Amino acid sequence: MSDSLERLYLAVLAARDLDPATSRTARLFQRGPSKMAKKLAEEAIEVVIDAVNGDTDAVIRESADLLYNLTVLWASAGVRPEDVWREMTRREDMLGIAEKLPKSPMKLPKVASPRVAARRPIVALEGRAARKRH
Ligand SMILES: N=c1c2ncn([C@@H]3O[C@H](COP(=O)(O)OP(=O)(O)OP(=O)(O)O)[C@@H](O)[C@H]3O)c2ncn1[C@@H]1O[C@H](COP(=O)(O)O)[C@@H](O)[C@H]1O
Repeated sequence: MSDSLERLYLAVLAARDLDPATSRTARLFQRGPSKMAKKLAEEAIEVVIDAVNGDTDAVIRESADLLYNLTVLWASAGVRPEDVWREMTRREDMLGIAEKLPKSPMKLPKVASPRVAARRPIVALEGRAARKRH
């Protein structure tokens, strides 16, 4: 899946400078981050509604729209797909699954995975201040 997203991201970057009259992506860039955010939020809500209604095909279609609008927002924010994959790998090493770190400091599992054991101590970010683990 990450290959598809990376190809889409490159296509979005390439479309950024096209004619907004013919390119939706160029039009989104022309209208700016608030329009991109609005479209992304709309797609997220459409996915939620379709999922609650049990419309699997619609969830698939709207999820593709959601991922498209997410890559447009990434491009606008200067975020690359590999930046997100790196963060997901960091969480996977920390927690065993790619999940958001808890807000409050957590007790790391006693037996860290070999990859975690070889790594520098993980620093859980709280708000904007990174706190060193002892
Ligand atoms: N992957 C996508 C893609 N996925 C979804 N969409 C568009 O996103 C829209 C989904 O949002 P909506 O449901 O809000 O559709 P809408 O109601 O018509 O949108 P609005 O009228 O509300 O703006 C669809 O109409 C699709 O046209 C996409 N538009 C473009 N791409 C790719 O982006 C690249 C650049 O394409 P252009 O933007 O056409 O240059 C190409 O690789 C395209 O394949």
